Amino acid sequence: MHSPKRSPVPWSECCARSSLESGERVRFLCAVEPDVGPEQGNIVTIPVGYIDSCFSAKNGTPRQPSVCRLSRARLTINKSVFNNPEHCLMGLEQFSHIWILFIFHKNGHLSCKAKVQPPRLNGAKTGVFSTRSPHRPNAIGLTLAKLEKIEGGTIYLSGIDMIRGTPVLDIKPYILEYDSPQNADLSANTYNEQGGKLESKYSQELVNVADNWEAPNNLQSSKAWPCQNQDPFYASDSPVSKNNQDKCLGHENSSKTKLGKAECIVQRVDITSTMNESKRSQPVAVTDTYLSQDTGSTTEGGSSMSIQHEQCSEFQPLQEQHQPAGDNFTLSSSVPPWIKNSSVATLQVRFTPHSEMEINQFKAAGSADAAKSFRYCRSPEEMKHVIITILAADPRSVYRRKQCQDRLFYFTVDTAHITCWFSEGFAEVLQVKPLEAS
Ligand SMILES: C[S@@+](CC[C@H](N)C(=O)[O-])C[C@H]1O[C@@H](n2cnc3c(N)ncnc32)[C@H](O)[C@@H]1O
Repeated sequence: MHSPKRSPVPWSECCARSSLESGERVRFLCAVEPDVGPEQGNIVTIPVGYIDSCFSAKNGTPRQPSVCRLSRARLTINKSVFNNPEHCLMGLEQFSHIWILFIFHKNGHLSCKAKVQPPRLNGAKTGVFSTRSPHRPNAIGLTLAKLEKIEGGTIYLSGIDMIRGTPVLDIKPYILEYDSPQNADLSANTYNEQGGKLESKYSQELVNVADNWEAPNNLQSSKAWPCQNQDPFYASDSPVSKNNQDKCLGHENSSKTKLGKAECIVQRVDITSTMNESKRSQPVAVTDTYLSQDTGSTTEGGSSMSIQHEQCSEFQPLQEQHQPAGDNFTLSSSVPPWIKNSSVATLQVRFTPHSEMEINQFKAAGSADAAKSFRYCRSPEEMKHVIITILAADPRSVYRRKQCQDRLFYFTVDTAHITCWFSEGFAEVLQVKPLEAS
């Protein structure tokens, strides 16, 4: 006999009965509603550890890691999650920065509003998802921290904005190549059916399409993905940006000599663009002049935010400390070599004449034949580009790559079902059928 399905417990009720302390909220929800699983967005979380930070209260804690590079913390992996915590940290020391996902356990209440007032908007409201407000439907925070060193099961961090006791849900390496929109697929690894690189004109057209589709309003006019100084993400989340701010703070350091030319340019634009017009011609070596003026601005959740130019009297160069991955006072992030030079080769991608013809039969969205219409792609060329980039990166699992090389490989893109096969150094698309017909 079926027991009647219980109705989900509203957040407000959970709120009244549960605590955000120690990350218990989600666990509590699952305990109350055991039938409600990940498909409904409910998971059991067990904090992998707790932050021991130089900040004990919300007041005065930096609003973003980029505000104060010298804010330090320790994160010790919970032994109840892994018997040997040091095992789960293996390899992490090769990254200079890590993402930390955590619970805003001291929000005090779970109510969240659709519009919030970020401090930098000075009273004006904006949608919660355009901000980094702690008050959001699921009180999850995301911080990009500098990894100073790892000792046993403890990670030493700097550049953090979390208070002591913050439950940490997850840790992920920061990988510029994956985590920055400027490294979108449009720049590399794309081959035409003859195995050559896509022509630049073709790529450029696709870049323009991508711009229209994805770029924020203020970037619509740009021809390619925004360079770093224009990138709204860059301002608060990028280690380079963080360092720019250190420069604003007058924290000159040895990294200057490590700067590549492009980074130098970015840095100059980045800083000077935040200054008054009269200051735009200032040279790259931005130091205390700007420090005292507190005129720099960056974005926090889409709103304009002045950098808090606190005079960090406790400033101690971090060179003396462990510098992961040979990073000598970070201006850019570093990753282990296998990220950039994977032993998995980039594949050339070919289409049989038949599959190419099949792609060309797809129509623009909204055409009469729904089964043969795209829903997301805007043209057969765009569909082709998506397929090329997916296959060029070799989407097969290690098992399939090694044990079942000669098996056909199937996947779907938009309304198309794609069949292909792989051989040494290439993938060939054999068939592209409308999903319903496959
Ligand atoms: C604006 S949030 C941004 C956090 C994260 N970088 C993000 O974007 O999700 C940072 C502020 O959250 C507050 N905060 C930090 N840790 C917290 C915690 N465990 N519970 C509640 N509030 C916290 C502090 O006042 C800090 O200034």
